[in-house]
Amino acid sequence: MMSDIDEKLEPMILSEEEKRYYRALLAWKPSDAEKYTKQEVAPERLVAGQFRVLILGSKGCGKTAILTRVSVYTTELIWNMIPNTFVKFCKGSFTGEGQPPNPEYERGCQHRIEIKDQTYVVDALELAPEHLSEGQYLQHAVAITEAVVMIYDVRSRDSFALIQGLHERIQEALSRDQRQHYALILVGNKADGGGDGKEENYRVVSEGEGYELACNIGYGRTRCAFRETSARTGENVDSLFVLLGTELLKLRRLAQQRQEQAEAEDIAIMRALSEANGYEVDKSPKREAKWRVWTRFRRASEDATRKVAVA
Ligand SMILES: Nc1nc2c(ncn2[C@@H]2O[C@H](COP(=O)(O)OP(=O)(O)OP(=O)(O)O)[C@@H](O)[C@H]2O)c(=O)[nH]1
Repeated sequence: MMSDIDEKLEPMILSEEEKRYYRALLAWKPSDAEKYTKQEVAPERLVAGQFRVLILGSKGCGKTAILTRVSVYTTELIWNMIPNTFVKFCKGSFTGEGQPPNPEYERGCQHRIEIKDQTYVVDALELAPEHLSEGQYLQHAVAITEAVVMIYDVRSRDSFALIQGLHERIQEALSRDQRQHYALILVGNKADGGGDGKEENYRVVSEGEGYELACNIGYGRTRCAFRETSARTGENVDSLFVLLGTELLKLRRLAQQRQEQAEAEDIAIMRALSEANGYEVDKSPKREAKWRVWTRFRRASEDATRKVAVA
């Protein structure tokens, strides 16, 4: 049975002019469509790895100015990854020459670096100075990063003293987290002043004191590197992150070697136990690979339990 609507439907009859119009419409292409389809976009280089880095220091030591110097774009990843209370909000402006600190980079930034012809991404996360005194913020920040850049202002003794106390709390967080590797860099920023004769622009912390502190800060098998920088002139700012990345790659390699060694020891123990219990031990590479997977799984679950305990 035909419905009312079906009965009302009539074939659409188009006039010649309407047909020409619709045909033209369907065949239409933007005049520069060729340009869009043929345009060659330079392929982005593949990223070989990523480093997540914590940026710390007293108020006004130049954290944002340093990130502004190196940044290409802010990262939503960092913004979403942490609770809102963890990050600080936009403020302030740069009064010096060169590039002013961009408030967009106050929470952190993403930066690409080249190490041995490979591209790596550095996710830098800035922890607001007001959260430094609260242990849980620092502990969380350490737990989600694998390196820290500790910045002080060479013109402020207080900012230097803050780092002296801070590194102890970082080490405490690291030992609670049982971290195998964590890279440290101490940075004396604003190493560009004094030329204008203004007393407040002269350094009060010498380069030697910076080196000495860096030597004392080293954590376990990890050394603490040291650099003086100027976010105003850009001196040493870019190389800072390359240095950090190189150090992290070294630490990751060492961690992997240690893991392989520990796995080999686990397997040797399992074999010895099996033999002691009179089982025939299958020494084929296939069996060894299975054991390796098993030990990895066991270590990963231990790691997860530890992470939950830290959180
Ligand atoms: N001369 C000189 N001034 C700098 C340098 N880096 C930063 N400044 C100055 O220090 C001020 C603070 O810089 P910021 O980058 O905002 O410092 P911050 O550590 O992010 O400060 P908070 O966000 O308050 O913790 C800026 O207004 C600059 O004038 C530097 O390398 N040389």
